[in-house]
Amino acid sequence: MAIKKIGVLTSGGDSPGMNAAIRAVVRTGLDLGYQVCGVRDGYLGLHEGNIIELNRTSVSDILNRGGTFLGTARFPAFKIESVRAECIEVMKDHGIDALVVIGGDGSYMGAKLLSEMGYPCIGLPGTIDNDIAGTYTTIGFDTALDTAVNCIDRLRDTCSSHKRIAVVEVMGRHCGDLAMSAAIACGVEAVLVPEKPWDKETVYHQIEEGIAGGKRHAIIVVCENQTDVHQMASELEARTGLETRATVLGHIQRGGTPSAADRVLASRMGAYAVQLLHQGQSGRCIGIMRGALVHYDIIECLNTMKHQFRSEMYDLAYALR
Ligand SMILES: Nc1ncnc2c1ncn2[C@@H]1O[C@H](COP(=O)(O)OP(=O)(O)OP(=O)(O)O)[C@@H](O)[C@H]1O
Ligand SMILES: O=P(O)(O)OC[C@H]1O[C@](O)(CO)[C@@H](O)[C@@H]1O
Ligand SMILES: [Mg+2]
Repeated sequence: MAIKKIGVLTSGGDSPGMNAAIRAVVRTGLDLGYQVCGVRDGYLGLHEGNIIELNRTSVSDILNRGGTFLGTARFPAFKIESVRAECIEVMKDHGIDALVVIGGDGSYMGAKLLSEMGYPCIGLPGTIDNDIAGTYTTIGFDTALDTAVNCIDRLRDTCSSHKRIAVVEVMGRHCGDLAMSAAIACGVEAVLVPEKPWDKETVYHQIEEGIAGGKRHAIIVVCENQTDVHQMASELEARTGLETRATVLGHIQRGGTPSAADRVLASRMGAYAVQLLHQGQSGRCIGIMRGALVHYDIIECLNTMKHQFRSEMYDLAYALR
């Protein structure tokens, strides 16, 4: 079927660079002669028919902005086949022939299921978690990492001044990439991630060793969902006799001006998505490997590929501490 109109939406947690990706989809689409429309608030807005026409100026002045100007949402009902079928009807009613989905692993699952139902989709990896198969990095990861590093550097200043310990929780859901990269960039004493079993006794002992070796502070980076960082701080304080503070970086990591790297990545991926559709491809998901854009069958990718744990990053964080 010849495509005339392309839809684009952002779904799941927002990530810095999503706007740059939308802009690239819109401008490349228009340049290639397509109409482009934006779906507000992810799959929820799709179900509600919350859809707007986009032109070149609709995406002016958003390249440098965090968040997503289309809005995003978590819409669990999209897991229900009849709800997805209703969404396909909405797209047909609006004359949308193909959909570009910018989001994380959950949003990819939604796009995969739409593809299995015969609806043409392209997935772009937009998440700070970096937990998507088939890409070395995701749109927003670099910015979130910079934000986390900036925050941990500040904690280091105050910890070192007071001779304190900091326990810092970073995001990542079930993926330790953000925690491991932040740990390397900040030279922290320990990093706890879901992919690698750890026990408190060993961690506490490592911290004690560092202090005994003359360190004026210690920082532990903990990926979320690993432990209660406040409880960990009390236990460490009781054990070491050093004041210990817990900090949860939280949603600070999701917002903010996208880094140059994220803007470039998002622009490349957004343009590529439309070029693939133009070549007659659909049911694809886009990634970047060794600097080059790649694309996979979205069904095969989600069924057979897994985001790889980067054990060398984990080992490096510990080797350099
Ligand atoms: N198994 C699934 N089947 C169909 N749709 C899904 C599925 N999982 C998630 N989705 C849809 O994608 C939306 C976003 O998923 P999720 O909340 O997991 O975020 P994400 O896209 O992984 O992004 P992030 O993890 O960065 O927040 C869900 O609210 C739902 O609408
Ligand atoms: O914004 P919410 O719905 O609280 O979700 C938080 C989750 O979203 C993310 O920020 C992105 O997936 C995760 O790192 C985190 O676990
Ligand atoms: Mg996710």
